[in-house]
Amino acid sequence: MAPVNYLVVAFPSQGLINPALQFAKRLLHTGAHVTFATAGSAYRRMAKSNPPEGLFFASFSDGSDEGLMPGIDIEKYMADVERLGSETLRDLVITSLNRGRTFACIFYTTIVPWVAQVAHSLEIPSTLIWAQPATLLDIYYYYFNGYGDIIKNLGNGDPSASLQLPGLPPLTPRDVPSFFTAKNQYAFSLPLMRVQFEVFKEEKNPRVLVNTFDALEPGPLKAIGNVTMLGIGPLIPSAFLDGQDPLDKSFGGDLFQSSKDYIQWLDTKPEGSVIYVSFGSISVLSNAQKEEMARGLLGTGRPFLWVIRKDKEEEGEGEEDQLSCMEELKQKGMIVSWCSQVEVLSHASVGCFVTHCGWNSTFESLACGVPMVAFPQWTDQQTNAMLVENEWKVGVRVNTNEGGIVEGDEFKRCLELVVGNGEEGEEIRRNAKKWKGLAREAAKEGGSSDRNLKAFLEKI
Ligand SMILES: O=c1ccn([C@@H]2O[C@H](COP(=O)(O)OP(=O)(O)O[C@H]3O[C@H](CO)[C@@H](O)[C@H](O)[C@H]3O)[C@@H](O)[C@H]2O)c(=O)[nH]1
Repeated sequence: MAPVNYLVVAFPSQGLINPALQFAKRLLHTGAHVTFATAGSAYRRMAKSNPPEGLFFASFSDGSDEGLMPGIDIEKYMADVERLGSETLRDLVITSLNRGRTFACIFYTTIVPWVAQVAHSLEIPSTLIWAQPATLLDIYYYYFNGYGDIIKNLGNGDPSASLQLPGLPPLTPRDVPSFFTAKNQYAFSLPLMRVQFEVFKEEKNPRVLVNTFDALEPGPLKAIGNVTMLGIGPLIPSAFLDGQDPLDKSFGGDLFQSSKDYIQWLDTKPEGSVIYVSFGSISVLSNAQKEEMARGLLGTGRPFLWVIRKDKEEEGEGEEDQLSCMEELKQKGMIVSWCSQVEVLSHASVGCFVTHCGWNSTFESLACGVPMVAFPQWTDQQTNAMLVENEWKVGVRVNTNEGGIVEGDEFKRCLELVVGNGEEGEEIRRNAKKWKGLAREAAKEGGSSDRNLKAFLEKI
C-alpha cells in the first residue's frame, strides 16, 4: 500500500522549525511520508542534515534573503510571508496533487494561520501544532472571548493585581504575554491570533496538537470548550527522551553554525557544576545587561557555558560582544556562538539553565531535568517563567531594576539559589527530576502523548 502523505509547514524561525521537524519525524514512525516546508530564507540556511527516509524538504516564498533577523522591519516581513507564502504554498500543494501526491492533512505551526486558509480552499484537512504551552492558547482565547480589556488592563496596571482566568493559574501583571501590554512594539501577533480563532470557527471539530503533555497542564488543556487540545510533547529528539531512536540526536534544521569542542569541555567538569546560559534564536541583550550577567556569573565562581549568537556570518570573533571582562570570562567559562542545546542539557555536568524561557528551551530543560533561572524577554516568555517558578517549581525568576536591567547581584542570588545547598534549591532540583520522569513517561510508547497522537491520526 502506498504511504500516507502529510505536509508540515513551519514559520521560518528556529523556535518553530525545531518542534515542527520533530513532529514530522513522529509522523514518519507511522509509516507515512512527510514533506516539510518552510520559507525560502530559512530553507536556504537550514542544515537539512541526513533527513530520515520518507522526509522531504520544500520551501515557499517570503521574499527575503535574510529572513527573521534582528533589525529587520518585522511588520513588513510578516505581511510578506503571508502574501507570498499563501500564493507559493498553494502552488506547491497543487503541483504535488498534479503529480499524484495528495496530502491527508496539512499541519502548520503558530503564527501562520493563513496555511489553514490555503488548506481549506483546496479542501484538505489542516491542524495547528501549537508550539507554546496550552496556557498561552487559553490566554489568547480568553482575550478574544470576553476578557480582552481585563487582560490588557492587568498587563498595564497595578503590579500587585492578580487575575484568575478559568482553568489557569493566577496571573500577575508581569506574567502577561508581552503582546497584551502597553510596552509591546509589535502589531502583528494579535491580528494573526484573531484569524487563527476564526479558522477554528470554520472547522466542525477543531483539534489542536500542543507541544505539552497531559500531566504538565491538565487544567489548561481542557480550559477552552470548543477547541480540543491534545498534548503530544515534548517534541525533542528521541535519543534524549525515550531512547526509541538512539540515532535521533538533533532536530536536523539548525539555522546557525554550531561551535565546536564544548562537549569535550563539559566532559572535564564535575557533575551538576556547569551553568548553561542561552537566550534562544531571536532575543538580543544589551551590552549593559551582558556586563551585569558576566558579573553575576563570575561572582558564583562556577564554570559556565554561554551562548552569544553571531546573527550575521560576517560578525567577527565576538566583535559586538566585547565585554569588559571577556578575558576572565574565557578563562572561567566557555563562550560559544551556537551549540546543540539538547545535547548540552543532557550532559551530566550541567546543573542549571539560565534561559529566556522560549517554550522549546523551557520544555527541553524540563525534559532533561535541569533546573532553571528564568530570565524572560518578550512574547510568551513571561508566562512561561511564571509556570516554571510557580506551577512546576523547577526554577526561580530574576527581578529587574527600574531601568529594566537584571543586576549582577540579583542574577548571582538566583544562580546560587538554584545550584546552592539551601532547602529551596534542593526542592527545585527534586522537582526537576520529577518532571523529567513524567516527560519521559508521556513520550514513551503507550504514554499519554503517544496515545493522543495515535488517536488523533486515526480520526483524520
Ligand atoms: O545554541 C543554541 C540555542 C538554541 N538552540 C535551540 O533553538 C531553539 C530555540 O527555541 P526557543 O527556546 O523556543 O526560543 P526562540 O528561538 O526565542 O523561540 C521563539 O519561538 C518560541 C515558540 O513559539 C517561543 O516560545 C519563544 O518565546 C520565541 O522567542 C531550541 O529548540 C533550542 O534547543 C540550539 O540548538 N542551540
